[in-house]
Amino acid sequence: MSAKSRKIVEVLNGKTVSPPPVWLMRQAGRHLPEYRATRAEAGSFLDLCYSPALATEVTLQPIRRYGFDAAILFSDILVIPDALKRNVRFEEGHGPRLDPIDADGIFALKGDGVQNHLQPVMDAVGRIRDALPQETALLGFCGAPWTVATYMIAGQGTLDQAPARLFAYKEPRAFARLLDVLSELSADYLVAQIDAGADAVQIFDSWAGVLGEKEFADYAVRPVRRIIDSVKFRRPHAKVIAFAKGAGLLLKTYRQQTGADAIGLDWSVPLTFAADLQKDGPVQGNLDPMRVVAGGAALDDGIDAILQALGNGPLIFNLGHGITPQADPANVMRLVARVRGENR
Ligand SMILES: Cc1c2[nH]c(c1CCC(=O)O)Cc1[nH]c(c(CCC(=O)O)c1C)Cc1[nH]c(c(CCC(=O)O)c1C)Cc1[nH]c(c(C)c1CCC(=O)O)C2
Repeated sequence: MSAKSRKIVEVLNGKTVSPPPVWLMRQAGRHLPEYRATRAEAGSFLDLCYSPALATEVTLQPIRRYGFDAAILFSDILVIPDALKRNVRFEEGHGPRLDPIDADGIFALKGDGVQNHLQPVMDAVGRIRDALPQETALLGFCGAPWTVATYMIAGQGTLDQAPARLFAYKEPRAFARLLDVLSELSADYLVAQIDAGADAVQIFDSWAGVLGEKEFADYAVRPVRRIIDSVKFRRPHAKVIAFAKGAGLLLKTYRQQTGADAIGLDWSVPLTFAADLQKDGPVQGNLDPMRVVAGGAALDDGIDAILQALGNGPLIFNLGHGITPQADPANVMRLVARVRGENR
């Protein structure tokens, strides 16, 4: 089978595929007992990300269990700051921690050595492609510069990304340079993933929703446009999904302004608006992850509403954000079967 006929790639080329292909953001992770077992063996979370054998294993776990239409490379958006020597660590119960960066730190950042540091990720991509069923697509990814910058500036996850928003107003030159550095490194990183065997890539802008209109244009649209332009200039057939969580009405022009092939939608996007967005091209989403935790009718009804509103156009079925650790694998089985029309 050629990469072109993998269902997700067909949708990314604008086709309507029925039933729609399905995968879930954060599908490899703590909701799976087999992930928790491998994670316990690995040592640190970053050791897991940089071990091609273990990263391959955890990428394949949700494919074995659920038969999703796509695997997503197991890694993290913070491997780029890690490669930039920002002392990234993942502390139990705390989420990620980094050394917070200031303006001087930004002007001192050096990108050489980054792609070399990330070579184990490319080794994992090659191994995963070799191990996947032919019909299963492989997605690579990176964080969008704005979202990665929010962690680099605050040194941790924050409720409303206030430290990064404040820094951008107070230190506009340094902030612009940080976005430039991240855009350039991310484009190289995505090209390397595509060359190693990824069928398509997703850019995660998880915290785009806190930006005002002008800031969205400058910090969310512009850097993502730069990444996509650079990737497509070098790899004209590359397919890109852009996910700007919380962007709301600003999604109206996001596809056209960034050049993304498909746009990811969170669960707050009304389905009527989503159907409008789908007239311009493929969409991905947008089930509330809490419906997967709830199960039962809450799960079934949420799936049915999305299929009814978006199932007659180019759709990649997904959640509106990552699956959470509390989700029961039995509910994920039920989701996949229902999307495929096996228990409706
Ligand atoms: C913001 C962000 C991060 N990482 C990511 C994002 C963007 C998507 C999103 O918003 O969910 C992206 C990401 N992180 C991970 C993946 C793997 C692929 C997948 O299955 O989707 C992907 C695509 C693994 C992970 N990344 C992380 C884990 C859990 C760590 C562990 O196993 O101890 C996994 C499976 C750690 C991580 N990494 C990050 C945070 C905030 C945390 C801690 C919170 C948490 O624990 O969920 C940063």
